[in-house]
Amino acid sequence: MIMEGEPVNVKEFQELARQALPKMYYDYYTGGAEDQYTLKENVEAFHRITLRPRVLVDVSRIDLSTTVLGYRVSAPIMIAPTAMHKLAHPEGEVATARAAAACNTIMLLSFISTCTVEEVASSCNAIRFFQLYVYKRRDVCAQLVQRAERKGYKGIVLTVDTPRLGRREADIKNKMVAPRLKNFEGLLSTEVDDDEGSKLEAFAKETVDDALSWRDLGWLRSITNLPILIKWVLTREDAIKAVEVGVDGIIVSNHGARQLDYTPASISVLEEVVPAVGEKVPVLFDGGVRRGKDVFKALALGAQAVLVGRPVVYGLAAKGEYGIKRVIEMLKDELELTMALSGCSSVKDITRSHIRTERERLQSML
Ligand SMILES: Cc1cc2nc3c(=O)[nH]c(=O)nc-3n(C[C@H](O)[C@H](O)[C@H](O)COP(=O)(O)O)c2cc1C
Ligand SMILES: CCCCC(=O)C(=O)O
Repeated sequence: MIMEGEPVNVKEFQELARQALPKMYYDYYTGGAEDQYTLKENVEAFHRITLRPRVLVDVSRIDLSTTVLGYRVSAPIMIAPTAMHKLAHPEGEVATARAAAACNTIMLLSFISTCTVEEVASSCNAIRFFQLYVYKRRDVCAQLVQRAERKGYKGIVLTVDTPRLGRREADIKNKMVAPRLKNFEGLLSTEVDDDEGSKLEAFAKETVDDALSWRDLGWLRSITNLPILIKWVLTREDAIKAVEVGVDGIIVSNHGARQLDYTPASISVLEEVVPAVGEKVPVLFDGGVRRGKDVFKALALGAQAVLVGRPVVYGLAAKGEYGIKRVIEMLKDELELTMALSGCSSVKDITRSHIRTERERLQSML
């Protein structure tokens, strides 16, 4: 039963989060880079993909479960790495991990988390991957990766889209605060004395290694035995390189449109990247997922699972761990219904021929 005032879909959590959060934090979570063209496109491109359902298929039992890098999840919906959850809720990433465990899915913990790697690990038995930014201080990164490995994280997600932080104009106006990051205590100062604009941008400039290159994948391999996924692959050229250097998975992502504005909508990139990767490594996807139907569309385009960014943060801000659980459950319920009405009783039944993209629309006009 839906209580009065309870959201009925994931999108409604955004307004609840706006009411719950100080403007500076809400603007940080919600914003994109510059004109926010890509931010709008990430969501709108899903609206241009329509469905090609099949009928008279037995859908009395629907199985949403799948595996990601060998780990069983209840649905192909995972939690994207997003920074600083304590700005959204006092329990921070611990609440997020507990929600992931309750929903039987995988949480990707941000490198820029406000709870430590260890606090998150000991809070519950969620399957966790650790997201990494490579800092100039490689020794600090190596320590963090090794701490994560020791604490049972199952994979390293290397985010490669941030040699500099994207220009987020609301954060500049708000003079967005620099994070207090417990993970780095005793290792690295997170103080910045830039009073001009976004302190987060200044912090990134000070810390992130903008000389990082493909060669450094070898360094990462040398410090961990965990599988390595690369996050932000937007072209077939980079997809091929990533496979060549031996990554274990690819995440098609434009960082929720917060880095380079005017990259195409993330969902439209799958049609380019998936054929280039073939079956060599799994392709995951994020950007603009707000409905179970979006998950269905990403799977039809060859993604193995999707990650959800902002809706999870909005759920956390609005209602803590329960809010995140509701966000994931709503997406799962919508995916289940979409599958039933499309004639797919398991996720492997969802194929390219279950959707119609711009490509077919244009072909049909020729
Ligand atoms: C507030 C916020 C913080 C983020 N922080 C990180 C981060 O620390 N590391 C990272 O790899 N990606 C980060 N991302 C990008 C997300 O992992 C993901 O790519 C994006 O949010 C997906 O788009 P969506 O928000 O439309 O679901 C962040 C995104 C948001 C919205
Ligand atoms: C250096 C902070 C990066 C956090 C992040 O990835 C984001 O805000 O999108």
